[in-house]
Amino acid sequence: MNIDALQGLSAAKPLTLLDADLVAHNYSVMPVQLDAGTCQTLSAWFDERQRFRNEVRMEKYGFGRGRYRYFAYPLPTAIQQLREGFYAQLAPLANLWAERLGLDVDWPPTLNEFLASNHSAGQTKATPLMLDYGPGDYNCLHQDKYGEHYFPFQVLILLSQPGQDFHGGEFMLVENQPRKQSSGIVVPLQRGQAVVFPNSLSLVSANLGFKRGQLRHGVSKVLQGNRRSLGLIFHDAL
Ligand SMILES: O=C(O)CCC(=O)C(=O)O
Ligand SMILES: [Fe+2]
Repeated sequence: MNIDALQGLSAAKPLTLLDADLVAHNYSVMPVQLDAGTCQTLSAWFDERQRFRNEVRMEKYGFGRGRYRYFAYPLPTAIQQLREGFYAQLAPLANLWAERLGLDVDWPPTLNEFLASNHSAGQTKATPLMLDYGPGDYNCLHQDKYGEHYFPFQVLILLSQPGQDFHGGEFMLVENQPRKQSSGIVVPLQRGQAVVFPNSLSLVSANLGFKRGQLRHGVSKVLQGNRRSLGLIFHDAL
């Protein structure tokens, strides 16, 4: 597998653009994309059970329908590099958002430092995951917090090609603002694209600054074919 291509994926998007996208739309598609071969290689990892610490069948918990598997530590080099690369890029944005919200947090510049604080709070389990959906499968709207410490952004990489490998199965974001009805958006993604989105708190620009909303994400029903994806969550789980 071509590790360089994976490193390239975390190619920077200027912070101001990332911020503008996230404030306006609640997501930002990253500038670089994994090639088809790399997506295929990564997709096939789902079937290598020894790479993962456990499997969740979504229907069992009312999370939807389909399966996902959490990678075990130590993470494969490519996943570790992606997680570190995206974290380093997103930490300054997390600090900017915290400042706007008047939150007393200081996100460290490296994933290692952030995970050290997770681990001392008992959050030690790896959270990067792969998801697998067949016909009729879907992922209910949710937030991935996994403990008291959670990083405000996460990343999703689509590994299958919409319209070719599968139909339906759209990645969705739904925002709730106080005293408003919920609003939703479907994120148009191609195979190999990475999208950044807020883990739980969204920011809405308002007259005198910013208001906050609650954001959830999920996947609409897969109508045909098979859809696989890779989720990069930065905090570890209890
Ligand atoms: O499969 C997807 O597109 C959604 C995955 C997801 O919920 C996540 O990565 O946290
Ligand atoms: Fe999720």
